[in-house]
Amino acid sequence: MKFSERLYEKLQPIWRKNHAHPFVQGIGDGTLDREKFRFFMIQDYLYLIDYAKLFALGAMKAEDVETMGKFAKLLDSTLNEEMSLHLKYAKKFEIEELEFKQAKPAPTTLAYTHYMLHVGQNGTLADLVAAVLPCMWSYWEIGKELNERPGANEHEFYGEWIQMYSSEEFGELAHWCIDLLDTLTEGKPELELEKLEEIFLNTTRFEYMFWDMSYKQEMWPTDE
Ligand SMILES: Cc1ncc(CN)c(N)n1
Repeated sequence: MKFSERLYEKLQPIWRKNHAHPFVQGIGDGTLDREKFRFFMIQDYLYLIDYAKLFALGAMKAEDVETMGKFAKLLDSTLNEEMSLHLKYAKKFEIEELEFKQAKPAPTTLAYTHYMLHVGQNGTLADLVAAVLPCMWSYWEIGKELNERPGANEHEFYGEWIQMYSSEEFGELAHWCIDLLDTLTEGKPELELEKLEEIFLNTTRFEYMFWDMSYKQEMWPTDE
């Protein structure tokens, strides 16, 4: 069994929880409160800045030119395609560029990005891929599921979000990452696989926490 199949099977319960979260369901049926989505977009913009840095680290840790190039492509598509969606939503919300620039990460955003950067900087290439994969894979699964709902991808507000994350291009990048993790883990000892499973589980948990934080618009408990 490929390592990605093992992960997919083992982590189904938590993946189902992510899909069932009211934030995700609200995007799918178009009922999500727009203020919650606004909060999410700003936090996600901050998240993506650090997330893109992981691809730069991936290029550094890669052992061949082809893999380096693919990480460079991921870096480019995060900064110039995925984040352009956030800028489009910024216009819809009349969010000034300055508001994005001055925004501060919420505790969950900070914990999530710092965890990934810690793993990416200190671990192996397989550790880094295990950390970033749930982000790509789970968004693609969610995008595809929501895209199947009649009319969801044409929703005047949330349709564009669904179109982006269910797109072929996004799916191809997620698939490349899945294949890379399978190649990197081929023949690895069980102890190493368990460590990678733990990293994958942690960022999958952070994905749930990110939806939940956005739904609750959760910032620091004090204003100082
Ligand atoms: C929190 C989060 N996770 C994943 C993705 C998809 N790149 C995202 N935009 N934001």
